[in-house]
Amino acid sequence: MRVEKTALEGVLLLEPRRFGDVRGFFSESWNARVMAENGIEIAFVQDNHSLSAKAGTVRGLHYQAPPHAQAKLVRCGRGRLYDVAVDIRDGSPTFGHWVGYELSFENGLQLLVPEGFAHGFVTLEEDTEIVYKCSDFYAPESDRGIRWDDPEIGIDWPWTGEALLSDKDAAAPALGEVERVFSYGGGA
Ligand SMILES: Cc1cn([C@H]2C[C@H](O)[C@@H](COP(=O)(O)OP(=O)(O)O[C@H]3O[C@@H](C)C(=O)[C@@H](O)[C@H]3O)O2)c(=O)[nH]c1=O
Repeated sequence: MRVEKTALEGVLLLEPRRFGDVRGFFSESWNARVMAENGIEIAFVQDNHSLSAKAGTVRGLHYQAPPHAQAKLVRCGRGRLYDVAVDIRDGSPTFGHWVGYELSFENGLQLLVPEGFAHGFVTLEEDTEIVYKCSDFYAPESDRGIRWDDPEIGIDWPWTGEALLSDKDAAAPALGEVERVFSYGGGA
């Protein structure tokens, strides 16, 4: 497993090794012992899987407020997507900054999004599947959203066509309008 730091402290890009043979490949997508050797100890409790039928489908930006904050380990099961994490920790030197990476079935890359970050993605191909592990259970009362195209954040989405969003995401507030529920250094 190759572990690469990103411009946002705590957000990591992971590249699991793929063992190819005549049948295809084998890969460990999560290994708690290997990750602990890399200083990452997260007790994941829920795995999620969603399919987006159309390219240009946007889901996000989402997070759960404490006490149900979630770290997420995200990968693409089929197709191609652009995955984004935004630092929303009050007092963070990188508050409002974002990083984005293309995750695809082909490249096998994974993004680790810690607590204190909003997460979202746009699909770049039809029938794209995302698969991710979460460190806390779904808690609808703690579910929060931020506008995917908030100009204050200024994410450079690699999608110029029309975006397909849920009604909830289309009505999401800007970063400047949401309560700051995470604080930098103070934990979640
Ligand atoms: C997220 C979630 C949703 N649901 C239900 C609620 C709702 O009826 C239906 C669809 O929910 P949503 O519209 O919130 O699904 P979606 O927009 O795919 O939400 C996801 O987006 C990405 C970007 C994330 O980071 C995830 O944490 C999650 O927020 O699924 C669960 O039962 N468990 C869950 O963990």
